[in-house]
Amino acid sequence: MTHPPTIVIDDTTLRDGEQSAGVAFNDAERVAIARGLDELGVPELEVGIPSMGDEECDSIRMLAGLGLNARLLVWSRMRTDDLKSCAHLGVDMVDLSIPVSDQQITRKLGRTREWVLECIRRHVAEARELGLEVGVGGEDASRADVDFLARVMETAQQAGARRFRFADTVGILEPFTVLERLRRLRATSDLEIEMHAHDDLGLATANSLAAALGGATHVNTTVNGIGERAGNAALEEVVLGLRQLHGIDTGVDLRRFQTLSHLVETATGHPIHWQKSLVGEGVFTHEAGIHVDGLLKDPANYQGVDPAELGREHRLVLGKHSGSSAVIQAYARLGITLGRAEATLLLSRIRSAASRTKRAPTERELALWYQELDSLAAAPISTAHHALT
Ligand SMILES: CC(=O)SCCNC(=O)CCNC(=O)[C@H](O)C(C)(C)COP(=O)(O)OP(=O)(O)OC[C@H]1O[C@@H](n2cnc3c(N)ncnc32)[C@H](O)[C@@H]1OP(=O)(O)O
Ligand SMILES: O=C(O)CCC(=O)C(=O)O
Repeated sequence: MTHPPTIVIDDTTLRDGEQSAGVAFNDAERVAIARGLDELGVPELEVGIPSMGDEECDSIRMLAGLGLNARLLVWSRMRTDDLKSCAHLGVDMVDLSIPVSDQQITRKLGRTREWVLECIRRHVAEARELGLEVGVGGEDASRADVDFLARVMETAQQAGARRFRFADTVGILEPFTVLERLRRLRATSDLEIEMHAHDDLGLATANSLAAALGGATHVNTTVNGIGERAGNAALEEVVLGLRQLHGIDTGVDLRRFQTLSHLVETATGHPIHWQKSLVGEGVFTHEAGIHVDGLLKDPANYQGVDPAELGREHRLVLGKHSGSSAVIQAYARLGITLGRAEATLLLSRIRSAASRTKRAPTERELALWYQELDSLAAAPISTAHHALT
């Protein structure tokens, strides 16, 4: 079976994302996040865990009532009572999860592989009877025996599931292994395969991209990469990575992503790191002289990712590592034309100030230093340099 170069994003910000320790979205935030994802064109959203109780079910019902374009999924354990709580919520699909590694089958559930297969037969059929489409969530699939995973998938398909979720629950895989495992599973089954990666080793996005190359049809993501422990694969990284590196389309448009990213950041209460890829405040900010000079000549000189893809822009700042081109450009923005010699004199002042204050100079400071330049320029260079610092 061949697959076109598309991947369906199943965003789990409202399920695994909310499992980030200390995070609890209120209804208004859940609605805003769901709408935000829908507006970007994310086709599937995993929106909660009905067995958590009435409040969670009400919130899921509320999201289902929004009339979003996205298909909605809920997460459930393989238990009849849990499954019943997933019915009549207005969602399309359930991710029916079961541990598949011997570690978790024996040491968490106290069961056997045969018990797991029997559970899949019984509960997938129950879910289908409730009118739900079913994905079987293979919890801890990354530590499971691959031949057993093939049996899990075969059993799931025979019972009426359409999807298998390959979960790297503890975040221990790397892309080469993911590629090899996914290729193997792809060769044995026609089921949709969804990659669910965690970022414990900083490899969630790389593993998700590898899964796409290995034959996954779906990828789980979260906004800003939030989620259990170190988080999940970041929506923005996966979407951009798939397109830019592999020419794989997801139909998700990130040009208005910043609004959603900020919304999720605020709702979690955990600030995004300044240098977090794609969404961090500082990731399109440049100080180093050679880089700024290169960017001013042609942005392609130092641009791996076009900030416009995310509705952002390059920002040039002055600091300890600036060069004279950056100084000339900064003063030009103030309407002041500098010669190279003046720029060099001012650069020395900018460097020492930035080292002392650990910040870029303000426009007011730049203007002041420029006014002082005349008197300094008259002095011998060594004296001028001393006076400026
Ligand atoms: C890897 C993941 O992210 S899985 C999703 C994890 N998410 C969450 O846990 C968040 C929401 N969780 C909850 O609200 C609660 O844990 C509930 C409602 C699901 C369950 O609560 P409780 O019934 O009080 O159980 P508790 O959380 O203490 O323990 C989990 C139980 O589920 C069992 N279990 C765990 N996974 C599964 C599964 N996939 N299928 C069936 N049973 C399971 C455990 O063995 C344990 O049962 P035991 O006490 O008989 O050994
Ligand atoms: O079984 C699943 O659906 C995956 C659950 C999950 O979030 C994980 O394993 O990290």
